[in-house]
Amino acid sequence: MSQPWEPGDTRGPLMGGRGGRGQRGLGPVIQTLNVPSGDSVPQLRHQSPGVTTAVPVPTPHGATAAPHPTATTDCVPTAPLTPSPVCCCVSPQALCSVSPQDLAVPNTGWSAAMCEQFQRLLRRAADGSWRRIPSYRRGLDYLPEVVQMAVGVVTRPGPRLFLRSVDEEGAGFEYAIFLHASGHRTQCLCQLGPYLEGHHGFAHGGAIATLIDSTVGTCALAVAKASVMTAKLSISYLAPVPVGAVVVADSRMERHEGRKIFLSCHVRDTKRDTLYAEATGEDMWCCGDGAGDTETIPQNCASG
Ligand SMILES: CCCCCCCCCC(=O)SCCNC(=O)CCNC(=O)[C@H](O)C(C)(C)COP(=O)(O)OP(=O)(O)OC[C@H]1O[C@@H](n2cnc3c(N)ncnc32)[C@H](O)[C@@H]1OP(=O)(O)O
Repeated sequence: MSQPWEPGDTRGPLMGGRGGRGQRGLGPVIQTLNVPSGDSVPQLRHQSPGVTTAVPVPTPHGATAAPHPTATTDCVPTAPLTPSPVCCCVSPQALCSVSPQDLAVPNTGWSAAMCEQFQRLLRRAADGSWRRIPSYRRGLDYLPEVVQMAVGVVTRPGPRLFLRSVDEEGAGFEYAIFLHASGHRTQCLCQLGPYLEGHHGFAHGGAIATLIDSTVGTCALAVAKASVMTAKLSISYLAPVPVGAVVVADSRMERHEGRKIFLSCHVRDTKRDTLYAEATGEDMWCCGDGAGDTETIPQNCASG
């Protein structure tokens, strides 16, 4: 059952704030605990009957967890700004912190099951065999901060990643993707919220396809280390996914030929009792010839 935030909670941009989301989520509350000064990793404590789980919260780009502006209205320069020599369109706001928020961390909309599984995957990642991939609201947010500054990108509303298009915590896709050290496998832990409903009580097939495409696409990106596009996606829907369910989409590269990367994906419940969907996909390097070797990246794809 949801409980209110305690006064004094350091509900910073990592929690609930989400650049203006600010709404109460649909699931149990994650409470930010005060941490000693100098400790850059806050702990979140999930509160639900019988479950108390400390959740370490990674921060984007290895930054500290100190609160930072989440919207241009919060962005007040502290020193006179000089125009950038590289771009005349840089605004003062653009020179402020534009650190995007990493959204692949617990929020108030995550269910107890989601938090529990997230903890499990973090523990598994502790030996370096997997790593959690940060996730931001917009494609542009994936650019390093200094690049954003140089091109004058500000933290204003703009195109959003489809999976991050719902602001209300717990209502849409809540997810975190983990990448295997091999670079050839991804797992996406995902809670499918009520705005993703198709038939009453069940997730829309398009939502499942989005989850699969994103998991497969991320795997292909990791393989290609360059820009890729989904060329083909074939999905067998084997069982309906209840709204609110926590699932794991598990994708791996099967092989690659020239510009094509062939991948598979399976979506299961967290206990692996139910196989909800299985899929195969073909992603393609957007440029170059793929060279038939994942270690050989076409030069003109290097910045993808
Ligand atoms: C949460 C974070 C998420 C991050 C990951 C996000 C993942 C999201 C992924 C997406 O959703 S991408 C968006 C959906 N996909 C698209 O919009 C792709 C649209 N299609 C294209 O842009 C082009 O068709 C494509 C780049 C795939 C290929 O165009 P090209 O002009 O580069 O290919 P071309 O026509 O020269 O054909 C080259 C070879 O590929 C083959 N080919 C082309 N399109 C194909 C296709 N669609 N399926 C299978 N094979 C294809 C084609 O037959 C040929 O084979 P051969 O060499 O054997 O002759």
